[in-house]
Amino acid sequence: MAALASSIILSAPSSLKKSTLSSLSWRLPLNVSLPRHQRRRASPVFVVVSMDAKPTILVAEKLGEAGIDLLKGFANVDCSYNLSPEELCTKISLCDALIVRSGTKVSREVFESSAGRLKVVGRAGVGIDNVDLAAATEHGCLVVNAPTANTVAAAEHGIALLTAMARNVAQADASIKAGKWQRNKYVGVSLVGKTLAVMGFGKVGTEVARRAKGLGMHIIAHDPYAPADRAHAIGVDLVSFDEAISTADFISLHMPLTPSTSKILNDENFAKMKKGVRIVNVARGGVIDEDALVRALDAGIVAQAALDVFTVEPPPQDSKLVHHENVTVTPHLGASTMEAQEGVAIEIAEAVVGALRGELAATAVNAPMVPAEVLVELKPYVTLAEKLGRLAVQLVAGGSGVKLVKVTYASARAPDDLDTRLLRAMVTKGLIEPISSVFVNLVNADFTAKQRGIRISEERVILDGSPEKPLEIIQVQIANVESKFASAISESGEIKVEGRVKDGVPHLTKVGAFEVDVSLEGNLILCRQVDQPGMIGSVGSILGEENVNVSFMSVGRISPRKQAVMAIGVDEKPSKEGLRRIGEIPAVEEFVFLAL
Ligand SMILES: NC(=O)C1=CN([C@@H]2O[C@H](COP(=O)(O)OP(=O)(O)OC[C@H]3O[C@@H](n4cnc5c(N)ncnc54)[C@H](O)[C@@H]3O)[C@@H](O)[C@H]2O)C=CC1
Ligand SMILES: O=C(O)C(=O)COP(=O)(O)O
Repeated sequence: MAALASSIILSAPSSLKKSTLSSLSWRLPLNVSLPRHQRRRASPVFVVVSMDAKPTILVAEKLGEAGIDLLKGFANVDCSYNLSPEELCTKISLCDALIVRSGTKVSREVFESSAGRLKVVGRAGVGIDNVDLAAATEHGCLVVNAPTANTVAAAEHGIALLTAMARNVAQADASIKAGKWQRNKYVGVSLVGKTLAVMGFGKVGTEVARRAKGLGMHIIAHDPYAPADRAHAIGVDLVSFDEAISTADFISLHMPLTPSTSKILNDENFAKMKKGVRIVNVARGGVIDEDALVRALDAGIVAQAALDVFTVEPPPQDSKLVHHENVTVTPHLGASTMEAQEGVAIEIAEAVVGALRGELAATAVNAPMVPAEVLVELKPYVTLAEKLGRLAVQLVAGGSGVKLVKVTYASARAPDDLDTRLLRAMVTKGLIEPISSVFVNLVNADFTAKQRGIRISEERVILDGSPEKPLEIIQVQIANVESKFASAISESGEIKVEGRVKDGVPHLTKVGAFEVDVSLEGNLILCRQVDQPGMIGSVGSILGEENVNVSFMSVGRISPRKQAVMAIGVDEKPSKEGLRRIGEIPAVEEFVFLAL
């Protein structure tokens, strides 16, 4: 019995007090930023890169010194600017992370060329339209951005373009330098009392609105996703797209470039605008159909445009738009202030280093952003979720494909108060990794499951009582499969494992219909036997002879002297011979060894 060092627990039944059953509703990943103090404290539960060797970070565009210094404290940093797409693809297979601004296309080829090594792409700025997010996700590569540090710079540039355009500053400057003095030609228009339509009332749009109010303008905004009360709070009315573009004297664009905003200002919409409207774009060139804008300028519908961004950057030398006399242009300078570049560099360096260290990024673009506080609370449940997934899939008999998985969360918390995306991803990781060579993480979990034809449904059981803990029980069921350990099949025919967290440690509490209680550390032996005296001793002494340390043991039985399931946590794997001897104990009906 020397090997039975740890406690032996005969578990009490743990019944789910089911008061309400609700199916889970997913909350979309919100692209909101957390305050800096929160962003830095994610827990290392999600290791992305092996820390055996120093990681390599490729910085492909100019980044502020403070950010480079931060990166150098942690990784080998390769600053290689102006790489051709081919050079980038060649270099990337030697890099764990890549940092870019808007000038580098991070295409599918880049992810494919990385052959799985690239684990983080950091976008030192807001817009991620130059990164193929679908390809990143499919390759399990986390994409993080720096969403806040250049907001004010972009807004200030928007205001600079607005005022410069209204008073012909750039044209007058060029004229005087060409030796002319054209006071009558460059009579401008006033801003005070004019209506400005802010298209996209996010971070930059809001700051532009605030500043334009200070110039005495009347501000309206269009943003299908912005809350009206946030707009009202600063005296801005949210209106429909058509109302915004048809009533505005000035239109300032601040939405992201997405399939639904691409060329949103086109011939049809220019025709709806007030004759003589003036347009500012510091968002993305692609939100305007540039040929249509030239036509609208020539027709006098658009009196002037001020553009910082272009569909193709740099725009072609002979671009009609750039050379149009009523157009003011800057070469994508919105984020280019000393202050913003310093801020963005630090913001992205922190995010990339954090992600490489395995922390969950608060500015993740293609994965759920889990605030540090939530993460600390969920951490043991994250481990539990992965281990239950691992256990469940190892109980499946060879040949039966895993297709239908149900994860049930029993919690006293309201459904809105528990974000389970992380748990679901970890169950998926646990399910897939033991049976494949695929690397599964929070980024690609859903994609990988879908690709393998595994449907994971979720159910919420709302428990009575006080919701101090985020969760009481996680249950994983696999339907329509045979099990190599028949006792793992529940009354309703699925493989079923259930666990809970006790004193911060994940425990297995149910296998099939049997209540057990074993901490999920090391490896596990599940053994069904006829409930009779001496069983624990027989198995324990074989393990003792094998020098296998037992960390935890529990027996769950249906009723005395009938069948029982013994769950034994072991630090080492017993030899084949040891396992054979356990199987040969006369009362043992079936047993299985599971690596956790
Ligand atoms: N020129 C430059 O150097 C810079 C450009 N930017 C660009 O400015 C834009 C805004 O940046 P942030 O305000 O930081 O982003 P944000 O995400 O805070 O705001 C974007 C807003 O656009 C809204 N939106 C989405 N689809 C829309 C649609 N169809 N119509 C109207 N609104 C829509 C969203 O609901 C969101 O409120 C981005 O395109 C970004 O890339 C940002 C910083 C510097
Ligand atoms: O942050 C953004 O979206 C920007 O457009 C800034 O681009 P940049 O980093 O200056 O190339």
